[in-house]
Amino acid sequence: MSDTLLSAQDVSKDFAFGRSLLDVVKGAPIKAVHALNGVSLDVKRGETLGIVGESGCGKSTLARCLVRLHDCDGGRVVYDGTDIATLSGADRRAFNTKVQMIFQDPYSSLNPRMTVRQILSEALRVHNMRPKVEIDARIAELLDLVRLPQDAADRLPHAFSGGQRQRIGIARALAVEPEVLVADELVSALDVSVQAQVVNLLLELQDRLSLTVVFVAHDLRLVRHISHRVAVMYLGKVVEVAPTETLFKAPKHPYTQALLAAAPEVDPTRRTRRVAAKGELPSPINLPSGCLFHTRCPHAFDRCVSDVPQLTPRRPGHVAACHLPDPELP
Ligand SMILES: Nc1ncnc2c1ncn2[C@@H]1O[C@H](COP(=O)(O)OP(=O)(O)OP(=O)(O)O)[C@@H](O)[C@H]1O
Repeated sequence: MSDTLLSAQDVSKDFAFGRSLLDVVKGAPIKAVHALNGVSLDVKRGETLGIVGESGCGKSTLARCLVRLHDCDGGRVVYDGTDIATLSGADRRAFNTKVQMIFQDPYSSLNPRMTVRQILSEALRVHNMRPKVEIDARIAELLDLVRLPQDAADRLPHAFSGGQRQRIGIARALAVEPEVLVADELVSALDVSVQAQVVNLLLELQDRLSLTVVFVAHDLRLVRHISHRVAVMYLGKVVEVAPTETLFKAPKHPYTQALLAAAPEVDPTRRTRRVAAKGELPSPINLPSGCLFHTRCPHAFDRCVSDVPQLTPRRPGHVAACHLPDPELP
């Protein structure tokens, strides 16, 4: 059995945007936001993989490609050895149960007119998870799993706080017995005091149910707390992947170093000369040549402008896409 359960292989995704009538008449080329530009990433069985990066770097788009809410324009997503774009019928439905997404907004992701029992039993019925007579018992089990009281079953979503709604969302995802949870900004809409409770619940469930978790977030402290490994994205590309503590203590890519420097509370080396990235994030419509980070990199040299760096090993389990042999600052 392969160590890798889910992988993105050179995945690209563009979003075309509207052309005016004049553009059409003039035959102007279709413009597109290049949201993902050749993302390669392995998610290992049973791990929690954190994905971080500045706003707009493609984290959510990648998450959606991993669960096939978006189809990729290039490359492929492979689940348990199969290209998910080739799945149809029963295989596609099986994939939809095995890889579940939990959304950011606990307020809009639950139908306000359905009780928790209806929400959970719908998930169980749609995927034929349990015979009718077992549904109530399974709902009781799911509420226990996410630490909600049993009387929650007959209440509507508005009766719950944000954190409790996110627990209902987790229970709904677990109803279909997934192997992988893709959590996109799971707690960023919640109060800070509640965030830790929901993240700790996810940690506990991951361990108890041997789940594989992809945890997309901009909060580096949370990602450090929950992840076994972390992938860093910049302008629709993965630029570095490493075991969590290695990444936070000895980042190799200048972008990762800049990202940590900009969040001093998580940068243990903040007294060193690491500097936050200078300048504006380039437009994802007109991407820079070569290394996408060269326009902001303090170490860029000629090759960075012309050649695209590939992810190369730095230490065991640690890869970075940078032309410098060891880009760590002195
Ligand atoms: N449906 C869409 N149509 C057009 N552009 C989109 C769409 N979804 C995402 N984009 C664009 O793709 C790029 C990547 O967006 P994405 O939401 O994946 O980034 P992100 O890293 O998750 O950002 P954030 O942290 O702000 O959620 C952005 O430039 C965004 O504007």
